[in-house]
Amino acid sequence: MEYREILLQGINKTYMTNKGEFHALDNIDLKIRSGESISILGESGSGKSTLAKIISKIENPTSGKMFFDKENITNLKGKKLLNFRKDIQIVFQDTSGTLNPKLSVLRNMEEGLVNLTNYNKNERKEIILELMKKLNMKEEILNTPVRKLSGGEARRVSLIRALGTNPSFLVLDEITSGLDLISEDMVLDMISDSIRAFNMTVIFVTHDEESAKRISNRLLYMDKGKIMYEKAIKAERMII
Ligand SMILES: Nc1ncnc2c1ncn2[C@@H]1O[C@H](COP(=O)(O)OP(=O)(O)OP(=O)(O)O)[C@@H](O)[C@H]1O
Repeated sequence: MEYREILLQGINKTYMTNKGEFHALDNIDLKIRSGESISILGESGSGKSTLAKIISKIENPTSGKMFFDKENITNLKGKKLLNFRKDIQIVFQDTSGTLNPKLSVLRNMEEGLVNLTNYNKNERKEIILELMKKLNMKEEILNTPVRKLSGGEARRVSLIRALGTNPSFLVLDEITSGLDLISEDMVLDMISDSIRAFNMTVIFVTHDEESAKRISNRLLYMDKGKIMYEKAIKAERMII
C-alpha cells in the first residue's frame, strides 16, 4: 500500500459569534498516517467536528498549516481541491445535508462519482454494486427513494457514497450517534469491513469510547479545542 500522510501544524480556528470571537481549535499539531484508524473523542463543544471539517477541508483554519504527502495544502483551490476531495471524504451524522431524500439510493450513492470522476453510468453502477457486495448491503434497495430508509440504512448509504471515489482517508463525524444498538452495530461493522477491504484510513469522531475502541488503534481526547492526550489500542482489542 502506498504510504500517505496528513499533517496539521499549529492549527487554530476562531469563529465570530454575536458574543465575540470563539476559539474552537487551539494550536493543534497532528499527523495521520495511512493504515491507521483514529478516533477523536471529547465532550460536546470540545472541537471534534471542527477538527474533522478542517482535516477534510470543508472548513479553513484561521491560522496554521496543512500538508498532504508533504505538499502544502493549506490554501488549496480549484482543480487541486477537487482532486483532494477524491482522496479524503467526510460523512456526517445528519445525512439530510448530503443525501437527497427524493432520489433513489443509487442516484445518491453515485453522486461523488458523477461530480469527481469521468465514469459513465454503467461503470458507476458497477462500482456501487461491487462496494455493496463487499459490505454486505442488499442490492434490492438500489431503486428505493432515500426518504423511505431507516436512519441506519441512510448512514450506510452515505458511507457507500463516500467510498465510491476510493478515498485514502475517510472522516466520519458522529455517524453512529442517535442510532439504535442494532443499526449502530451494522454501521460499525461496515466501517471495520471498509478498513479491511479497502485499506482505508479512518478518522472517526465520536462521544462513545466503546465504539471508538472497536474500530480504532489510536484514540485522541480533546478538550476546549486542544488534543489533551492520546492512547494506543492494542491489536487484540480491535476487531479488524
Ligand atoms: N460555525 C460556527 N460558528 C460559531 N461557533 C461555532 C461554529 N461551529 C462550531 N462552533 C462552536 O465551536 C465549538 C466547537 O464545536 P464543534 O462542533 O467542533 O464541537 P464538538 O466537539 O464536535 O461538539 P459536538 O460533540 O456537540 O458535536 C462549540 O462551542 C460550537 O458552538
